[in-house]
Amino acid sequence: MNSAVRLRVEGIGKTFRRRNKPAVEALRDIDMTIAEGEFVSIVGASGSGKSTLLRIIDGLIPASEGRILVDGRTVDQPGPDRAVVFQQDSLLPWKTVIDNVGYGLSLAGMPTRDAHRIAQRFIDIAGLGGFEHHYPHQLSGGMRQRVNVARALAVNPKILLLDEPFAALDAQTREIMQTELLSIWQETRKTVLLITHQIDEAVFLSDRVIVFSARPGTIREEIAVPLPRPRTLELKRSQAFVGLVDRIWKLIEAEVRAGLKQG
Ligand SMILES: Nc1ncnc2c1ncn2[C@@H]1O[C@H](COP(=O)(O)OP(=O)(O)OP(=O)(O)O)[C@@H](O)[C@H]1O
Repeated sequence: MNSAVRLRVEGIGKTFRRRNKPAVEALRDIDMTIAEGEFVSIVGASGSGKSTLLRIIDGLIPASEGRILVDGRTVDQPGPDRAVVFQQDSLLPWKTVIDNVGYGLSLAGMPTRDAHRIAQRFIDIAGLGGFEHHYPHQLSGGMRQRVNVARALAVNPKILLLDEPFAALDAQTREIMQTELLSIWQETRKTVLLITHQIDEAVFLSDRVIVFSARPGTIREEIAVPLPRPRTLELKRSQAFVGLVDRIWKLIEAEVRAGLKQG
């Protein structure tokens, strides 16, 4: 792996302050470094600030403390170097797959023919060949999320931010999507930061899993995933895999249970 630092999260803290309501400290002292081409996941109990951190990295909300650096440069608003995919697809219903995937390029002023050529490449990588002229409502949930990933990649970001991208999918589709995401990653070698509730998803996909504590979110532990690549779903039955999942689960189990009690 290339060891150049792509993303640096430096001393990030976030407190939400609202009028007439108690302040909510969501994140405290988050420091992390992600290398170029690395696949890193964050897991943690509900409310531990995972989505907040992703939104700060994307520049959608400001941090209260600290800074975000991409390739050594501070970023504090959204930019083409970072693309994000959320749980709910954000496709334009009146545009076809190819127009959706090429949308960011067209917005940036690229002629349609060029935007379509690039879009086609990512449609193919995402396994959507043949569906270029379909509309979002004609696709399954899993396919729509693949269009979303293709669209995020088409603008050639340096970092792909994924916020629970498969959470709305059924368990079987989700597993297939994990293998497809791996092959897309294998092909594009993007730097990826994924947020997920599923520990097995994090271990299956990642080079490293960062475990957050309950609110305020802090980094409890970083766990390397030294499992060989390319990975297939059979890996999930290996002892090494199950051992890693178990170790991470033990780190957050008490907090997840406490959260359940609080409703
Ligand atoms: N705009 C906001 N105003 C006030 N509090 C907020 C705001 N956004 C998030 N929070 C609070 O910050 C904390 C962290 O929320 P966040 O959504 O980042 O957690 P999370 O780890 O992504 O949770 P989940 O796993 O359930 O998605 C929560 O207590 C949440 O209620």
